[in-house]
Parts: sequence; structure tokens; C-alpha cells
Amino acid sequence: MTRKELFKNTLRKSVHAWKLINELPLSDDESLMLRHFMDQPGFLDLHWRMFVPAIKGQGTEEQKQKWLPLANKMQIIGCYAQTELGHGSNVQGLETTATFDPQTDQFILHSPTQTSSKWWPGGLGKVSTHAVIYARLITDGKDHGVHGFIVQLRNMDDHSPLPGITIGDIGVKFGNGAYNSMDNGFLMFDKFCIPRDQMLMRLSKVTREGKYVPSDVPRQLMYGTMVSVRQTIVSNASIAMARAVCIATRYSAVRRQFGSQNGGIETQVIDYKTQQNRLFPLLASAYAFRFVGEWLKWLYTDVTQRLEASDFATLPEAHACTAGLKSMTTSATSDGIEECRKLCGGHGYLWCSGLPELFAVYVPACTYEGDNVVLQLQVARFLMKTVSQLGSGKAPAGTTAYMGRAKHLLQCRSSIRKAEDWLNPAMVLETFEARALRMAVSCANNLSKFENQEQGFSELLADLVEAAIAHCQLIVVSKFIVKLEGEIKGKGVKNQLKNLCYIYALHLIHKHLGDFLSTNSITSEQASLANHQLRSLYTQVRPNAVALVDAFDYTDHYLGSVLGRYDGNVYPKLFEEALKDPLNDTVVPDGYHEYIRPLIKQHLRSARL
Ligand SMILES: CCCCCCCCCCCCCCCCCCCCCC(=O)SCCNC(=O)CCNC(=O)[C@H](O)C(C)(C)COP(=O)(O)OP(=O)(O)OC[C@H]1O[C@@H](n2cnc3c(N)ncnc32)[C@H](O)[C@@H]1OP(=O)(O)O
Ligand SMILES: Cc1cc2nc3c(=O)[nH]c(=O)nc-3n(C[C@H](O)[C@H](O)[C@H](O)COP(=O)(O)OP(=O)(O)OC[C@H]3O[C@@H](n4cnc5c(N)ncnc54)[C@H](O)[C@@H]3O)c2cc1C
Repeated sequence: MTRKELFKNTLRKSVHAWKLINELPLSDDESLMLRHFMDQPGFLDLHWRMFVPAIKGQGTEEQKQKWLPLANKMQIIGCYAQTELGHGSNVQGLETTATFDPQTDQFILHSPTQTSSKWWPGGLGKVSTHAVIYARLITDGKDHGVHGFIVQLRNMDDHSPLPGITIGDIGVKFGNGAYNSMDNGFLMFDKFCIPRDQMLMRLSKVTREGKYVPSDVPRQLMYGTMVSVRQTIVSNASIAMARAVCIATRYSAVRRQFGSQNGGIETQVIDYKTQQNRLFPLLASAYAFRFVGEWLKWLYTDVTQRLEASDFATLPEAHACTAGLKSMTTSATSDGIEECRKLCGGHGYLWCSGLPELFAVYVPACTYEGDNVVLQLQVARFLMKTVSQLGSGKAPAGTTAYMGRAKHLLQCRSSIRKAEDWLNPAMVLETFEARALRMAVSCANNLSKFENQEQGFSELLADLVEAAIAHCQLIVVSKFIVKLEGEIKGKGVKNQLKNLCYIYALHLIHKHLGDFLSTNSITSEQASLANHQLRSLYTQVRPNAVALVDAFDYTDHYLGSVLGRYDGNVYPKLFEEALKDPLNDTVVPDGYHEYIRPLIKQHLRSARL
């Protein structure tokens, strides 16, 4: 499809989905499932995942009563317009202004520079009638920082932009199809007025007289919508990883190369240890991310309930966990999809493998909802704060509770003696805890050598990100272990999940061996025992690998991959797909008479001469 066709088709699908949701009707969970099967980014994502939650989280009761019924019935369509041409990561650096005019009781929205243009918001370019806009609030010449506003963008009769608004699509993005179904947009305000009651005022207010009443709750609640979406992105990472792994695993069982003696049957590539060493940790990651996603959903629900009761104690941890896990899982999944493409050899590069499109549509997850490095630095700040409070009497809680055992973890030596010890949950956990704590403490020690903490932080950014990743990996490993210790129906299933859990943990040890050795969390002998155990786990997973991806229960239609077909009938179907290509509509291609024939004839003439 051309971009215009793709966009229009996405509108068609979205509206059809919305109709089904209402007619059947579907529950929230079922609607989300439908969204996954629709399998295309579109304006509904931003409306439901960001616009509605922003009003719910930051609007007053009156604002919610006014706007939510309209939004819930989709009588207005909204998006989340925060990022600008000049600033995305640095939210405090946004330039759009919202100046209160006491004469008219209105805010005047203005884009003072080109870099202040809103740039990127999904659904903004062509669809949304409304947006939550983030702009600097100015009253009486004083800048109060960034706040949210509900703004109507387009005329409800003919969809034309309202006077004072310039709006459009930012152009084609990475890949053919992929995220191009979405109208990511730009927007400029030219002294555009909105009534005062359209500032989202649950947190802070501007009175009729133009007095700014600051929030008595943490101002970071304004970032709440991002926290909520980051949490869902972790579960989505599992879905995307599982999809790529399903394709690569099934195809690896079909594909044969080498190994035949005297013309006998060749080896299935899945039997090569190198293939297993690349594939099975990704299979394990798909399961690991699912379990940590379930846990994160619980954490998010818990913090939301606490916030409603004005208990802000767990907000920093919820922020650190959502930011860190969003970052870690999306980076691993993007890399994992690309690895799956390579695991499928040349055919993985074909569009009909399903992997190029999956990669193209998935990879912006490393950037949207917070650049992955910027988010790990938030985790690092949280860790440095936690380390600095050790010994102050304030015991670390939640995912940093292990830091409360700093004295032990800083000097303990791993008691792994034989390969099987690497299947001991307590020993594995302690190894990850020791590594994470030692990396964090080492950063804190290095930071303390700087007179200026901020300067020290800037100097140590790379180390801090590594410490944050180590902490996030510990969370994923620990939640996998907790899952195993809980209720799992069927001993066989439990055994398989146990194998995957330890593959996940031991492959991380192998991958980050430098961290584990340099922090003395393990010795090189213990590292080689871990490798030995890993190989043995691969052998145990091998007979069940295809069943473990079948368990994701993806239909062929959803997978959209010739290589990942359930029936394994890959080669005839590759031919079928090839023959569908428009280039094969004619035997002699368009352009033959114009370019190829004259070229060949010229050669023939010179040959005769
Ligand atoms: C079919 C029918 C369907 C129906 C149903 C359909 C349903 C649809 C279902 C769809 C399924 C698909 C779903 C996926 C869709 C995805 C679409 C994605 C679209 C993408 C959207 C976006 O892309 S949208 C823009 C995101 N843009 C960022 O992501 C900016 C990052 N940038 C920052 O987020 C800040 O700029 C940054 C760095 C924190 C610094 O913020 P700053 O400068 O203010 O602050 P500092 O760093 O100084 O931090 C000061 C203190 O605030 C603390 N703190 C900071 N953040 C906090 C927080 N969030 N919560 C609590 N606390 C926080 C921090 O920990 C410090 O705490 P302390 O003081 O105690 O140390
Ligand atoms: C597909 C897609 C959809 C999007 N949808 C929306 C939307 O609906 N609404 C919306 O408001 N926005 C949206 N965005 C914007 C998105 O949220 C931002 O692009 C994202 O937050 C990253 O910000 P940035 O582009 O400013 O990156 P930059 O911050 O400019 O990043 C560039 C580089 O600088 C590095 N960097 C930046 N700051 C630091 C630092 N402090 N320390 C170390 N390194 C740093 C980053 O790691 C990165 O390598 C979307 C983006 C994409 C790609």
C-alpha cells in the first residue's frame, strides 16, 4: 500500500474494531486483545493509552466529568502532545508557552520558536480533534514550568484546523509499512486561546485572578501517563519477542544444513549448539518478560491505589521500575528480533519472513516513551540515592531490599562448587544481587570523589547505566524465580519453565561476564561451570523448543510469516509468495525494451565487429 492507502486502511480497521468493541460488547482486556490482533499502530493507541489516562490522572473531578464521557464514546479523539522539535527527553526544556490572560480568563498558547513546534505525537498529524498539550505555564510574567492543557485542534464539522493552529504529518518513518500507519504530527500555535478551565488542574491551579496555586503533591505525578504506558510496554516486549522467537524456532526445526554422511539426511539447524546459544536465551527472555510484565502490572496497580489515598512513598520505586524495565526489555527485544532474523539465514531477510516488518514496527519502542539510556539514568539516580541512605536507618524496600544486606553482599563469595549448583535459586539470586550492589556501590564511591555531584554524575554516565541495567536484570531474574515458586499447574510445565529461568539467568552471566568477574561476584571457574550448566539446559530444552513456542498460541495469520508456519511447510509457500510479487506479473519486466535490450544489442554489435 502507498502511505495514503495504509493510513486510510488503518482508519478503516480502527473504526471497525471500535464498532466491534461496542456491539459485542468487549471488556477492556478483550479490547486490548483485539488491538493486538489489529496489529497496527494507530490513533486509538494514543487516544486510549495516553489522552484518556492523562485526563483521568491530571484532571479535576469537573474536568473528568466534562471530558471523559466525550472521550469514552470517541465523540472527541485525542492525542498526547508533549515532545517538540527541539526537546523530547528533557521535558522541563519544552518551549511552548501557555500565558494566562486575566482580562479574558484564558490561556494563550504560543510556539515562540521553530524548535517549540510539537513534533512526533501520534494521531496528531491528521486524526485528532483534541490533544493534551504540555506547555510552560506563565502567569504575571512568571514561568511555573511545564503543565498539561486540554486543547481542541480541529473544527468538529469539517475537521479543518482551528484558526491559530498549523498542523500536519511529520513524514515517512523507518521501514515499509510498519509505524507509517500512524500520523505522527507537528503542531504550531499562533497565540491560540483556550478557556482557563482547560488547564489540567488536579495537581496545581490558576485562579480567576491569575494566582498560581502550586501542587501539594509531588509534581512528578504530571508524568503519570508515561509511567502507565511504560508499564504496558514491558508486557508488549514479551509479545514481540515471543513472536520473533516463534518464527525462528519453528524455522530452525525445518531448516537443514550440513552434517549428512553419504547423502543422508542433513542436520536440523536447531541442533547446532551455536543456534541454541543464540535462540534459547531469547525464548527464555520472552517468558521472563511476560512474568516481569505481570508483576509490574501488579506494582503499578498497587502504586495507583496508594496515590489515590495520598500515599506517595512507593512512587520513586514505581518510576524506577517502569523506566528501567521498559528500557531493558525493549532494548533486548529489538536486538532479539534482529538476532531472530539472522537465525533464519537469508530467508529471514525476505519480507514474507515477517521479521523485517516486526523489527521496523518494534524498534522505536527503544525511543518513544523515554529514550532507553535516559530512562536507565533515572534508575541510576534512584540507586545512588538508595546507596547514599544505607546505614541511615531507612531500610531499602521493594526491589532494592537486597541493598539492606549490603554488608553481607559486599564481602560474600559465591558457594557454587559444581555445575548443578547453578540450578539453586538462592545461589543464583545472590550472585545477581552481589553484582548489582557492587556495581552500584562502586559508582557511588567514584561519585563521592567529585566535589560537584552533578559533574561526577555526568562523568560516570556510562558506568551508571551499566549499574542500572544490572539492577533491572536482577529484578527480571528474581521475578522469574518467584513465578517458579508459585502455583504452576503441571510438573512438566514447571520443569520446562525452570529450564528457561536458568537459561535466562546463566546466559546473562555469560554475556556480562566482565561485570561478574570484575566485581568478584563469581570466579572464572564458577563462570565455566555456569557455561557447562547452560549447555546442559540447552540439551533439555531442545526436544520441547517447538512446543514452548506453540504455547504462545499465535495463529499463522497473526505471525504473518512463511518461515514460522505452524505446519512447517516452508519451501512451497516461499515459492507461492515469490510468485505473488508484482515483478512476476510478466515474464519480461517493464524497462526491458528501454534499458536491457539496448544494452544487450550494443554488446552483440560490438561482438560482431
Ligand atoms: C482496537 C481497539 C483498541 C481499544 C483499546 C486500545 C488500547 C491501546 C493499546 C495499545 C497497545 C500498545 C501500547 C503501546 C503504545 C505506545 C505508544 C507510544 C507512543 C509514544 C508516546 C510518547 O513517546 S510520549 C512522550 C514520552 N516522553 C518521554 O518519555 C520523555 C522522557 N523524559 C522524562 O520522563 C523526564 O524528562 C525525565 C527524564 C524523567 C527527567 O525529568 P525531570 O527533569 O523533571 O526530573 P529529574 O530527572 O531531575 O527528576 C526529578 C525527580 O523526579 C523523579 N521522577 C522523574 N520522572 C518521574 C516519574 N515519571 N514518576 C515519578 N517520579 C519521577 C525523579 O526520580 C527525581 O526524583 P528525586 O528528586 O527524588 O531524585
Ligand atoms: C514512533 C514514535 C512515536 C512517538 N510518539 C509520541 C507521542 O505520541 N507523543 C509525544 O509527545 N512524543 C512522541 N514521541 C517522541 C518520543 O517520546 C521522543 O522521541 C523520546 O522521548 C526521545 O526524545 P528525543 O527524541 O528528544 O531524543 P534525544 O533526547 O534528542 O536523544 C538523542 C540522543 O541523546 C541521548 N541523550 C539525551 N539526553 C541525554 C542525557 N541526559 N544523558 C545521556 N544521553 C542523553 C539519547 O540517549 C539519544 O542517544 C514519539 C517518538 C517516536 C519515535
